[in-house]
Amino acid sequence: SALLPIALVGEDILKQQAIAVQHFDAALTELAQQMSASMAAAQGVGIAAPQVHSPLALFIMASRPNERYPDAPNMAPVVVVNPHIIHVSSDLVSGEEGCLSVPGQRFIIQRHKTIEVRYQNLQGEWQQAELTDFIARIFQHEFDHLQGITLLERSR
Ligand SMILES: O=C(CSC(=O)[C@H](Cc1ccccc1)CC(F)(F)F)c1ccccc1
Ligand SMILES: [Zn+2]
Repeated sequence: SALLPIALVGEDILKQQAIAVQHFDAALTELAQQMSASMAAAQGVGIAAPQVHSPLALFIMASRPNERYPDAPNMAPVVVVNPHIIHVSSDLVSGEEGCLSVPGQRFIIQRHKTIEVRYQNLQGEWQQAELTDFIARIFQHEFDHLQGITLLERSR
């Protein structure tokens, strides 16, 4: 798939509330494939639709061990559509985050250690999961993007 240009912080698309996905069609699947290719090309572990100039409530999260999170699980990319965070742990954890829309910068961000989430897959089927540690961090980071929130707002 073609690589999509990544929006940089300051662009309006990154400040908007995303729009719920209603049509689980071939166009959605194509967008997800292009996002996945763009994330991989940028060596990211997540990417949200607004970052590729799409206003839809959709992101991709993956995970792999890296220098900051050496014990992170290897997780194949998961497509997350119309996500909700149902429950958050009171435990907060500080950790380093980057963002493809804020290139070359790292921020120390506090996130909930564990979260309960519901979302739809590319077929529109509802999934429910409990996420913890690095995966929960990525989910919260991408979920922020769908609310128009970037690391710059979180790291004040
Ligand atoms: O690959 C990155 C680059 S930043 C990245 O992958 C963002 C996802 C992310 C990385 C680290 C913590 C939380 C979210 C992707 C974004 F910007 F589209 F959301 C990375 C950064 C820190 C730790 C491990 C990996
Ligand atoms: Zn980001």
